[in-house]
Amino acid sequence: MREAEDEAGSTPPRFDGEYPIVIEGLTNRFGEQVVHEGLDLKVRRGEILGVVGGSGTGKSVLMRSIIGLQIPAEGSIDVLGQSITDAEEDEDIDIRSRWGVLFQGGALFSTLTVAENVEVPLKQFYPELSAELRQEIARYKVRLSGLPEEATSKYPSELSGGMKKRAGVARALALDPELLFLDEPTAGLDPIGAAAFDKLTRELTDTLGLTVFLITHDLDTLHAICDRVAVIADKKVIAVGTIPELLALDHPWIQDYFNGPRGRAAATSYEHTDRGADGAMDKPASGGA
Ligand SMILES: Nc1ncnc2c1ncn2[C@@H]1O[C@H](COP(=O)(O)OP(=O)(O)OP(=O)(O)O)[C@@H](O)[C@H]1O
Repeated sequence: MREAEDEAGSTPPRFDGEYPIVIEGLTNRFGEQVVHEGLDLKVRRGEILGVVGGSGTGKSVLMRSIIGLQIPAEGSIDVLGQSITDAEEDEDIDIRSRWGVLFQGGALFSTLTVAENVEVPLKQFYPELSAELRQEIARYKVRLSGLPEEATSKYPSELSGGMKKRAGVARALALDPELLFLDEPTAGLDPIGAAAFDKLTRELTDTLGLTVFLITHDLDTLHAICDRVAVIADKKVIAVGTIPELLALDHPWIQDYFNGPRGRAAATSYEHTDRGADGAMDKPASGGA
């Protein structure tokens, strides 16, 4: 968004450290319920980190903590070298423009067109931008997300599930973020749509130099595009690594998940083809980013 930067003034330099997200000793509670206790996690720059765990283990709460929507009871979270847990309001606003989020279900404004949805963060963070330039940036982001030009003027109700997700991605990319958070992006998509979405995620990550925090239950997604996978269980991240590294551990949940019938089926399809589920994309050569 170089034009936007020229109109809106300077933006902070891109983060060049090894870990854009560092979480230490995180504890989250809701009343008596302890969701996380002493959770640690480091996300590497440039990787797609898959985040898995049983239902209710706190994957979404973890994501909400990282983006400052959930104030933890204890622990520290640094994002792009800045503390989220100690952030002053001004810093908080500044850093929010450096990530994009695709919430479960897309969370598009139903009364706005796709392009207008993409314009929302642009208006919020770059109010001085001319309407013409804002619209041009929005059109570009919509196309970048793999939607046709005609989609810009459509309302969310006129889109298929897969198109809604792409519109959500276009909005998440509006501000040229360094980090992208995806909460179950392929849920509800048919296998072909899910594979196409995976391909989009990998391509955007590599071309735009993103770091991606991806919550998923989708074993195909983990095999096709994730560089590493973090497993949440027992209120902590119990393991982080490539799928072969995780398979070498004998934790019962990890074994059930990756070595159960569905896990083996997903693994076999990638072993045999060495390509993504839509047959169009190579699997990352090495899991460790
Ligand atoms: N705002 C809240 N108030 C009270 N409890 C909450 C709140 N948000 C989450 N929880 C609880 O925290 C726990 C973890 O929720 P979370 O949505 O993070 O799970 P998850 O791992 O993402 O689950 P799923 O895979 O089913 O989406 C759940 O027991 C949930 O009920």
